[in-house]
Amino acid sequence: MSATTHYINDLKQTGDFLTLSRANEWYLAPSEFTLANGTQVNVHDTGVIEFQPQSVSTKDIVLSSAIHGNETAPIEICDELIKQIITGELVLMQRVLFIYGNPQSINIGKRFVEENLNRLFNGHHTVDGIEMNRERERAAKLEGYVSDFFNRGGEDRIRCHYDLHTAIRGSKNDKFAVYPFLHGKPWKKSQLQFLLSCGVNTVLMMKSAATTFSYYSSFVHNADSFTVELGQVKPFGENDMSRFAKTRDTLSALISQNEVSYKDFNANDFELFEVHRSINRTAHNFSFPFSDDAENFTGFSKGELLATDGDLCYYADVEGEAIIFPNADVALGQRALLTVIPLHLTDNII
Ligand SMILES: O=C(O)CCC(=O)N[C@@H](CCC(=O)O)C(=O)O
Ligand SMILES: [Zn+2]
Repeated sequence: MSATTHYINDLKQTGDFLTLSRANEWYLAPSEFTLANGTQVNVHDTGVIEFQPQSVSTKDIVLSSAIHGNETAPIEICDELIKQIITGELVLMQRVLFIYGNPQSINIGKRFVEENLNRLFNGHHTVDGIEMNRERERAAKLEGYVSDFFNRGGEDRIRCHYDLHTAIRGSKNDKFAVYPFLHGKPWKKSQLQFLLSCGVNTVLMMKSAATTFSYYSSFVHNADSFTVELGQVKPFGENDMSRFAKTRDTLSALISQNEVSYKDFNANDFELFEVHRSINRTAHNFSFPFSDDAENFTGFSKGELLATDGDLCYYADVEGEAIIFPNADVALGQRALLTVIPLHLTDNII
């Protein structure tokens, strides 16, 4: 029996694509098989598995996790869904591509191995004069798998990508999503309704291009795409999965139903923010005046110190300017802090 056949038999029985991916950190030979219910399964690489139902479908859905390896709750959600699909417990009605972004970083329990994968998309993996590393190679491959998945689906289908993360810090709004910059295109109520069903009522509207996975699939493939932050980072075994039941059930319905009904749109159900500014670390001595347990969405009074970057001090310039993703340890040149202010919905939403 060849090694490849051996992994297929195991995978068919257990559905445990997570363990298989973790055992093959950077490469897994492609393979394919068909489930008893007619769903076609294609393993493209380690961490990358596609399911195509036998019935006619309308949506092409990408669900990614482990773009940061220590963000375990989303990995556990996807692990459960993949197992249910392979063992036939969950019957798909839509095409789905699951991605575990960085299996080696799952194994070492770290955000990344050499370089933050979520700063390498949209072509930033390959830059003249910058040496390739495994994360850069992986980002290029992941773009390729997503392109191939959407292109094979065709233009006239609903495309979406939910890139599932957890935040390093606690957050006043425990679950929130980042809506990538749409270059003037309108935001979609239907997507906010979907997020609300996932238990996510807080959304940050970005106002510039990014190097993130969600921006890539939004910009390049016109997918409805989000980075979704599901609470605070915890090691495997320490997640209270009951906190993610709404997310898991909504994702399960999305992939296993023709159409899902959500609660009618009501702007009052949401807390919407726009990015006020992004502060990059440019100096070695970069610091925040607040403690490591200051939560995302903590607001500051106008004039209060937000960050010190070498000789440069940043002060809140509007009342209530709130902090998101503060991280003084990022590489030089990278985003160390986002600040947000409340967004009042105008007519740029359909
Ligand atoms: O909590 C943190 O500091 C980071 C959590 C995280 O990984 N967030 C994503 C957000 C991506 C986006 O802006 O769409 C990231 O920083 O990559
Ligand atoms: Zn993350």
